[in-house]
Amino acid sequence: MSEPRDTLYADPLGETGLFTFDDQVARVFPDMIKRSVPGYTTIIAMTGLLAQRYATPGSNLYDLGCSLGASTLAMRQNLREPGCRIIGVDNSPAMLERCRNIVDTDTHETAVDLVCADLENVAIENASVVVLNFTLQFVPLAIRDDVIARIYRGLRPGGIMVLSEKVTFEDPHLDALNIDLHHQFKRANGYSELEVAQKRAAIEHVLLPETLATHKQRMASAGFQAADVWFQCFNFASLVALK
Ligand SMILES: C[S@@+](CC[C@H](N)C(=O)[O-])C[C@H]1O[C@@H](n2cnc3c(N)ncnc32)[C@H](O)[C@@H]1O
Ligand SMILES: O=C(O)C(=O)C[C@]1(C(=O)O)C=C[C@@H](O)C=C1
Repeated sequence: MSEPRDTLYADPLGETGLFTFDDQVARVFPDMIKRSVPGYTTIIAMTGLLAQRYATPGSNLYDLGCSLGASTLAMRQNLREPGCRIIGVDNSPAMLERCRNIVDTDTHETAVDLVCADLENVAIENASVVVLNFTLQFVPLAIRDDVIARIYRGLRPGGIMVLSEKVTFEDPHLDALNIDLHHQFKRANGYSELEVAQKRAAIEHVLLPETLATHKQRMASAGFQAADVWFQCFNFASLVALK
């Protein structure tokens, strides 16, 4: 069965309103994210390979902001170590309810716990892998340092954090270029000018991107030994940080 198409911003909306992860968004999310985030499918698949490499027996793997469980399932389908547990966390009841149904249809054996909560309230412990794929960008700026520091403390030595984000660029020309290329990518995927513009207005004060330098600095301050970009396409990047 094909995925429902995202047409949420196709018609003129008097007031755009703020973007939220409600039932309407959850319903079309697989189509929305694939047509909106360059490299999304690759990032999810490679999250599975990173998890396979860094998971240790008896450890926890966290998928913070799990939405419909794409990263949870990529990890689960690639894990080889015994006694692991994947903990998917999302504060959107609409996402988590759908996520449960999707995970239930997967038969791989690693245990999966799905928790409907703010990630800032979930204890991170005994972790080998912590994934935030396009989630930190929605967390208030004031608490991001604390979130990353708590993840660091909850990781076993040798564990990793994978962080995928929309990013900004220090140079104004390169920033404008990458924003424009992203919009061109969306139009090439069938979104109209109006859809791109209305979505942009809806996420403007909700999705707060930072520079790669800010992310790396935060990871270093939290204690991570090393962190760098392993994937980037335009203004979307994924980093891996090593404890
Ligand atoms: C862009 S989606 C993530 C996509 C997902 N990781 C994937 O790769 O398919 C962002 C998700 O983060 C969730 N989220 C945002 N802020 C959160 C928070 N403070 N705590 C938990 N979940 C949060 C949203 O509900 C949403 O489902
Ligand atoms: O920047 C955009 O246009 C986006 O749609 C990006 C983005 C994201 O990065 O999470 C924003 C909201 C939706 O979750 C899907 C994609």
